[in-house]
Amino acid sequence: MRVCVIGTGYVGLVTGACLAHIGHDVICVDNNEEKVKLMKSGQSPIFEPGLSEIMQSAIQAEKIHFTSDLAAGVAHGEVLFIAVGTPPLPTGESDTRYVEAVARGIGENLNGGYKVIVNKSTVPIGSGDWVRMLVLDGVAERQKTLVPAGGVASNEKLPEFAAEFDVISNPEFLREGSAVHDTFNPDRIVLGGNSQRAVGLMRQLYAPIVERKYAVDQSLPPVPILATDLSSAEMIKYAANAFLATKISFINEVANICDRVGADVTQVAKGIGLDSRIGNKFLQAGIGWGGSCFPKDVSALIHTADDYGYEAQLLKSAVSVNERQRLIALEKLQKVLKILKGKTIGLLGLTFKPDTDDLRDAPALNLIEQLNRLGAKVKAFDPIVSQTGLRHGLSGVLVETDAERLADGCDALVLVTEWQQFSTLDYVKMAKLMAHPVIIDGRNFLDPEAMIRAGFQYVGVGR
Ligand SMILES: NC(=O)C1=CN([C@@H]2O[C@H](COP(=O)(O)OP(=O)(O)OC[C@H]3O[C@@H](n4cnc5c(N)ncnc54)[C@H](O)[C@@H]3O)[C@@H](O)[C@H]2O)C=CC1
Ligand SMILES: O=C(O)[C@H]1O[C@H](OP(=O)(O)OP(=O)(O)OC[C@H]2O[C@@H](n3ccc(=O)[nH]c3=O)[C@H](O)[C@@H]2O)[C@H](O)[C@@H](O)[C@@H]1O
Repeated sequence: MRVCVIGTGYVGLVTGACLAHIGHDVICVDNNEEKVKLMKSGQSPIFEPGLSEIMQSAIQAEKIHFTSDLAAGVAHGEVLFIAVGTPPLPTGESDTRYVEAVARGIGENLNGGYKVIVNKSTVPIGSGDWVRMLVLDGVAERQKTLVPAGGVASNEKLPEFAAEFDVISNPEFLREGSAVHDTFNPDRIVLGGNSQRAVGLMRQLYAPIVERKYAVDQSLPPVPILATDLSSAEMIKYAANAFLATKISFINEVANICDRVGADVTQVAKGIGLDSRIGNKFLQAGIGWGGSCFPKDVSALIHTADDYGYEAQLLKSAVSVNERQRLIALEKLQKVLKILKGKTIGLLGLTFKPDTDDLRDAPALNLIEQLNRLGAKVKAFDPIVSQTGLRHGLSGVLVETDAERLADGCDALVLVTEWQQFSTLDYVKMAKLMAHPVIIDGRNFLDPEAMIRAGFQYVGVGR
């Protein structure tokens, strides 16, 4: 099928490349010319495991093209994905101005032939109908430009162009760091909307994925497709993220109690996770959740509830537990080192999770700010950011090129991100290079006994 994906970030580019990989003809549109240039040359502007490979093979097979020309993308696609960002406003609401611009732009460029407009961006509940209205506004704007100078005589007809389309909500559940894998191995596909025709086309689009043709385990039953109304699909996205974020806040609260009573939260998580009603995933206690979605989506849902006169108390608590948790490493450093002024603290990892280059709302950023405020010097090593540091505009932190340089002269290390390579560092050597061999394991990632044997004073979260 002919597909146009508008917005080539973590969601748009992965969606476009994966759809091209399974045989669709894809045009990816982005208004960032530099990104488009980079992608045309076969390079991914983001770090996501497996993405460059499928991008390059799709480029070679001429299944994917990149452009900044929205009109060309709209003309090409039978299915038009909106995958632009919806970042948080200071009030907690989503900033939907990019979706708005794209929806109007689609309307202004509709060129005849039926189109399915797919909201893949995470958008406030009710946005499906709003997008429809904006597309129609765009169509009306375009109609105005078709009126010849001097107006149209009453017996003359305006030039016609079709604007036959439906809007579908197709929320995205991929995780950064495993986005390509998640796209080919989804737990479910949600399609919200009341047009059978549009839902039918979306089923056709996703058929190879539904049939597990690109799955790690091809013997699994087909991926369930849940067809709902628009608002329910939009709510499913927010509810899923809010539930997962709350689950992490829950285990972090338990970890804080474990710290006080001398229990081990990793054992507790195992013990409760074996109950199939609870499940063992998303029970890793640590320094809190971050990233571009959990914080913004939970805030947006609280805001929506507020708009409708309902106080989302549980969600508010999940957020406040998380805000406190994101400073737990600081508390632990103060407990061990007492005064932080004049001390050097080394951060192992900066990104909000491993296998991504994304620093949006990363717990490391709070930590850097607070350590700077308390007069500590902050250094960091991150496998990706150390290579691309300048691009991220980090301030208040000296980014080192390897873990041993990082350890040199530090009064303590904090493991912020559980990059796999941090499990095999030469901790004996690192301990010797440090002024005080203290490690705060913010992700309970390391083996406490091995760290003690390496010469460290080890402090975990709730263990
Ligand atoms: N990052 C993630 O893991 C997930 C994100 N989402 C949602 O998907 C949406 C996109 O998120 P990301 O991919 O992270 O965003 P992103 O910020 O990485 O990418 C957005 C892209 O849209 C482009 N853009 C903005 N305005 C445009 C316009 N008028 N025309 C063409 N391109 C335009 C930007 O240049 C950028 O490349 C958000 O609503 C987010 O909440 C949903 C699931 C997972
Ligand atoms: O809407 C989105 O953007 C996406 O948000 C999350 O994906 P992502 O933010 O990429 O990464 P996660 O693996 O969910 O981790 C989010 C945060 O929670 C933290 N986390 C995760 C799991 C856990 O057990 N403990 C924990 O502290 C991570 O360190 C990270 O800071 C969801 O998992 C995706 O389903 C969703 O599509």
